Amino acid sequence: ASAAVLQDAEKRGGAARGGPPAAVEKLDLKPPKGTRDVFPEDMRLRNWLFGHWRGVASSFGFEEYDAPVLESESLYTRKSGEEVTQQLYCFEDKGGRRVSLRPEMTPSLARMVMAKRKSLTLPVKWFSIPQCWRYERMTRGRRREHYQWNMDIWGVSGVAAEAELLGAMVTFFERVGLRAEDVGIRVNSRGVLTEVLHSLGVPGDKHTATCVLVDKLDKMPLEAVAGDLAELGLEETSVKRLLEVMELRDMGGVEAFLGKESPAAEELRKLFALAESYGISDWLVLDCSVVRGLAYYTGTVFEAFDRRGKLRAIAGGGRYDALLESFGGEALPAAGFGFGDAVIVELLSDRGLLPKEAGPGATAVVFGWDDELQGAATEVAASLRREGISVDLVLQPRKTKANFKHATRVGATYVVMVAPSEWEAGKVSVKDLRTSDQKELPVGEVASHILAGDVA
Ligand SMILES: CC(=O)Nc1cnc2ccccc2c1
Repeated sequence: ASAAVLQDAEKRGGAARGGPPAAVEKLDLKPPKGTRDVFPEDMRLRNWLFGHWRGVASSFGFEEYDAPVLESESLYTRKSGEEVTQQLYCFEDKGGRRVSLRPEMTPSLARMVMAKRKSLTLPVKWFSIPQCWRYERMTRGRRREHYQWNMDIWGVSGVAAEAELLGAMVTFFERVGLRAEDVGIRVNSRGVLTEVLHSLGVPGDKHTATCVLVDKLDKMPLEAVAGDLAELGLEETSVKRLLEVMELRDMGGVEAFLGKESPAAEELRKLFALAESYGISDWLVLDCSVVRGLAYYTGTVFEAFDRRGKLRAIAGGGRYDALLESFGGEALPAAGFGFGDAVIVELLSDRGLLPKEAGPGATAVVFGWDDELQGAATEVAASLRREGISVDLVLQPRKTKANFKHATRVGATYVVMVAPSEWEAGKVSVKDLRTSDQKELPVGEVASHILAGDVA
């Protein structure tokens, strides 16, 4: 906008000097590909969403943190074929360093935990709402950035951490008016897959890659993945066995398949028992086809979905106990989830649950009758603002009707008018738009009048 203003001034300036307006190339007004401007009405929706995310995080005792959007590329070069690391928004900076806009927050969090490891009191329960980036060929016109609510617990090896995270996620859904009929959370453990792969003789170092491939099965046909699975040493029979275990939808099936003493079955039993204590069982669905696409998950995994099956995953998370070791640090158990700002807004919109009215604007609109009274109007506005009253001060004279229209449009409660004769007597006129009451008051009494008017 500033460039447009300059351009305009240049033109006008040019004309004023009598010369032809300089021919200025018109600025492209669109933001960079895959990004979007957030105008005030969109910002109100974003603040509403983030406000709920923050509210839930603090009601669960999580502390907020942040990290630079720019990180060393080495945080993300995991070579596990994950989509999120194949679409890095990376480049070489002027110092010749390989850097990347972060595609996710967890690696930055791991770096911070490693940096502060000695001084941290565990467990650490931290949250953040970072903007994350990806560089996609714009063939699909999808967004290259989104905001993602991250909630993580470090230093808790039991599934109580996952139960707490699921409890927080459900609390958010309930606060925005969603019910268990609208949204479910599929829960599984990579331990199920690991135990099956183990029984099939697949070496442990192939399990992560197998999970990343298996995660693709719900996005593409088996044929597209079978080749890669075969490359990992999984023959026909093994793949068939994998597909069978992925069909399991209840604990009975899991125990029958893996045996009652299976560690994976044990941790899922514990998680569902704790979920009962949170009162969130109706939201959870055991689904052994869920592995999630991030390589670093090591145990439980979960993803929230809309039960009408129309949208992509709403949120996802799981346990990632080996992440610090993969960065050369000491092991520390961790679990967390990421919750993007796009799918949830689509879902809330589909369900008619987006917030309607704009939040209240300024409490009072203040204006002077004419230019001579601009100083007076400013004094009145400043005195009200000092009392903590939000004031929209009209900055250039316009018709009184227009000022009242503006006040109604921005949802103001009061209009304060500074007119010549009243100002002579040290008074202003105050109109309450809720009742149409209009009264003249000494300037010094306006603030208490407004504050007493139990303004929203
Ligand atoms: C639906 C949507 O906007 N997804 C999205 C958008 N931008 C991203 C950027 C980085 C990583 C994941 C991303 C995912």
